[in-house]
Amino acid sequence: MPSSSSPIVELQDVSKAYSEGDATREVLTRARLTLHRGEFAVLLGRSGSGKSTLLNLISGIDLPTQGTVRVEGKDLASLSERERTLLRRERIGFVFQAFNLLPTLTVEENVRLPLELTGRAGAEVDGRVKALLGRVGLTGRERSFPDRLSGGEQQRVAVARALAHTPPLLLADEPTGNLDEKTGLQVLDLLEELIRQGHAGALVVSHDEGLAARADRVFVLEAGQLVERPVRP
Ligand SMILES: Nc1ncnc2c1ncn2[C@@H]1O[C@H](COP(=O)(O)OP(=O)(O)OP(=O)(O)O)[C@@H](O)[C@H]1O
Repeated sequence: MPSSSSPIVELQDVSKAYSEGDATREVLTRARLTLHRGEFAVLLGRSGSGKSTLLNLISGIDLPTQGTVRVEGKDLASLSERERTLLRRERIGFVFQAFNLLPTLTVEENVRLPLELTGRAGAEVDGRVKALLGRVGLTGRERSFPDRLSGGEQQRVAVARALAHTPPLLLADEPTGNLDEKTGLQVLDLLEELIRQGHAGALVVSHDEGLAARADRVFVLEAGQLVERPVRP
């Protein structure tokens, strides 16, 4: 068993190549990264530099061509697809650029979903959902459907949903990419505060130097090469 101080994410010399016809193209080269619970990390990189590829490898949606990805000490390549799905559901929270709320579920049902998927029910769940919606400023909107909400409100629901089951790892892919600057900042404040309160490890993909300035660690991807740089360059 990994000890509680073992990294939440560990990448050892991780490479990923995609095949294109007869050729293969490497889009991530010998990436190394170690992230602990309680660390708030930002991943910067231009379009096409491999950020989504890296997130897909950390969440076990995809497997590396070479190297090892461990989440809570588990080598993802040693797990079955079903086990990887369960790990994603139970141990990771996701926030996406496009919010990705389920349109046929209400705000309250969207936030409740990860708790139900991990087998939780009853008064404790009701209380948790209520508290989270209060925390993200959406009390009174419980029964609204996502298409009735503004972008910022939808992303606040998505933040509540991502953290509802108190995952030890939070992955966010340009969470403010579809929001105006002011709304984006509000969402980031909230995201950071909830991450820090819940002591999750977080890796947030962003183009925003302002966000990098408040992170604990900053990683940069450039043409498939991952490097850590000082928080303030
Ligand atoms: N399934 C795939 N098959 C082939 N090539 C792929 C695949 N997925 C990604 N790529 C290529 O890998 C490279 C990195 O893509 P990736 O989506 O990881 O970049 P990104 O940094 O997330 O970009 P963006 O910021 O635009 O989302 C790109 O050149 C892309 O075309």
